[in-house]
Amino acid sequence: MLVVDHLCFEYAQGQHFDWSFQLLPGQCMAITGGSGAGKSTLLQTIAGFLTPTAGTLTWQGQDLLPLPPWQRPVTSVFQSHNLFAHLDVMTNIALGLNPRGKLSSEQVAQVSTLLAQVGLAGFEHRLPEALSGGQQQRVTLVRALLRSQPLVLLDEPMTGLDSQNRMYLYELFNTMKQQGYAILLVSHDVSDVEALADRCCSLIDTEAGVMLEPYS
Ligand SMILES: Nc1ncnc2c1ncn2[C@@H]1O[C@H](COP(=O)(O)OP(=O)(O)OP(=O)(O)O)[C@@H](O)[C@H]1O
Repeated sequence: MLVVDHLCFEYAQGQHFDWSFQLLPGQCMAITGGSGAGKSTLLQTIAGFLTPTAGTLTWQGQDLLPLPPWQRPVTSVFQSHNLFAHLDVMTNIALGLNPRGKLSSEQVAQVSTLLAQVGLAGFEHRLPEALSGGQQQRVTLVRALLRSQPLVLLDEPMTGLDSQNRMYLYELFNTMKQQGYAILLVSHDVSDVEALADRCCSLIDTEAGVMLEPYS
């Protein structure tokens, strides 16, 4: 279980954030709140890119705060695509797993299975320029998910995708929930939240800072 207990963060001369919640494996919790409410800041703090000023953060009882981002049991899917233009889909994905880009035959099969799951069967040897924006987004997602870390942080993963693309991702994320992944989803889109979330919390500005309040 992920336990976030009065985890606090403050930008210099900025707002004070104070977050508390728990998330079980196999569950998806959506985080909503207006623009600038601190949704991305929360995910970046859990991922280890921002250092909290107070509070605790544990996963299955393990303290995550001393760990650098790459040692946390976390996969982050943030908004940018970041594919290498001169490398094909398989090589772009391979580089996410191994800096030399070499994959075992088992890993190649795993990549192909995941690509098929997001509607990209047979796209292994295409260059990014031969993919639509939504297809590139799905390749980035496959690359991130192959890290197979149990806690998945999704920051607006469906932005700019059409309904067909969204369906692929809903199916993928729901399968991941069944496999026991815990998912934190930041989304402005009510249909994404309805399709995926077991619980919703909203970031609310209070006198004590920006807090998380459950609303379903
Ligand atoms: N590097 C920074 N330095 C100072 N303030 C920042 C920095 N990054 C973000 N902020 C401020 O912190 C607040 C929270 O930003 P954050 O990006 O977490 O919001 P968000 O809820 O994800 O917004 P959006 O929905 O628009 O993406 C905002 O007021 C923002 O201006």
